[in-house]
Amino acid sequence: MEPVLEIRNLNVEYGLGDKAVRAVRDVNLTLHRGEVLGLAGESGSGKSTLAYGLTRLLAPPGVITGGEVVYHPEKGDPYDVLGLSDKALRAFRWAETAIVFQGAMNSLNPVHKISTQLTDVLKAHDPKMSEHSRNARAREMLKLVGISPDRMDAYPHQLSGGMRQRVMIGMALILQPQVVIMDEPTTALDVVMQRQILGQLIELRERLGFSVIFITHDLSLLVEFSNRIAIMYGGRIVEEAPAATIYRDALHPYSRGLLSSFPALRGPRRELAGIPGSPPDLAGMPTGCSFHPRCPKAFEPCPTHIPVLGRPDSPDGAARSVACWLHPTEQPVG
Ligand SMILES: Nc1ncnc2c1ncn2[C@@H]1O[C@H](COP(=O)(O)OP(=O)(O)OP(=O)(O)O)[C@@H](O)[C@H]1O
Repeated sequence: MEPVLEIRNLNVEYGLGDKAVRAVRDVNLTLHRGEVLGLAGESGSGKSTLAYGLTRLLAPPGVITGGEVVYHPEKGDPYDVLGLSDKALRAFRWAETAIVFQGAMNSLNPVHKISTQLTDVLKAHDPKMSEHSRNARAREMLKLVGISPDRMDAYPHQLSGGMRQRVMIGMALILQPQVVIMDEPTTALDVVMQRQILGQLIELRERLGFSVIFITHDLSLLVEFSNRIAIMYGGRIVEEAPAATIYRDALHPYSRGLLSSFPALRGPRRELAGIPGSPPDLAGMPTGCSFHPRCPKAFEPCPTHIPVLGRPDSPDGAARSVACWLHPTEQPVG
């Protein structure tokens, strides 16, 4: 499969000097064209920091301290997003990569009509586009996300939470980006509405061909809507595999723990075992594998040596990677 975004050895820290904490550590991850890549992990594992880091939307004191984010445009040569000038970066965001933030539905401007907010995005990126074309595009976008274009002149407070969220998704898609990052896009909505909106997004992805990085606490949604899933712990990717493989046969004890914290989607009921202990403190990260103090399977190398993310020695090893001493690897990823 063709890559659209390649994250290589990405490191992000909050703060400077002695006080700095490393929130994203040596992350290597590839998003392929047209796929939905789910990011899972407990609160504080670095999912949002990774998403904002790769679009350079980190707020201070967040700083990218190393790595590359190679973007493959539809036409032309790949380039490193981290090396873009401010002007090029403004063009890149929205047009190439768009983000739907946590709680996005509350970020619509309450004093402007939906139509104005949608057409403003078009105006900012293509000042030459006629008003007629802008309005037509905004109506089309609303229709695509399941809102009647009659609602173009509504103000945000006149729409339900689900509709506001659809408007935000429409806004993210209006410039036809190749990559859409969804950070907890539907968390504030009820379960039925969440599934409906995500289902529709997946349908749109099939029609429009964009790729998605999908972040949510809800593992059942991730398994249902992602093609592949990457699991983060203490700022690192500890496992990455096709969603069905993670669900059926996760290799990392942390992934297994996460999966046992939510009810089985199908088949016999499983005990909700969860994971004992709490996520690591970034300021005082354990040595070796950062999961070892909580790991039921920890053994001799774990407290002292960091396992590298690599292809496991298994029949499906080429399609997955794991960072765990139970599955030592000769082929590091990245
Ligand atoms: N502005 C900040 N200043 C200092 N540390 C921060 C800041 N923002 C995040 N962090 C730290 O970085 C780590 C990663 O946070 P991040 O929000 O990326 O995790 P997450 O996995 O997305 O969590 P959640 O699911 O709760 O959003 C956390 O330990 C957090 O405390």
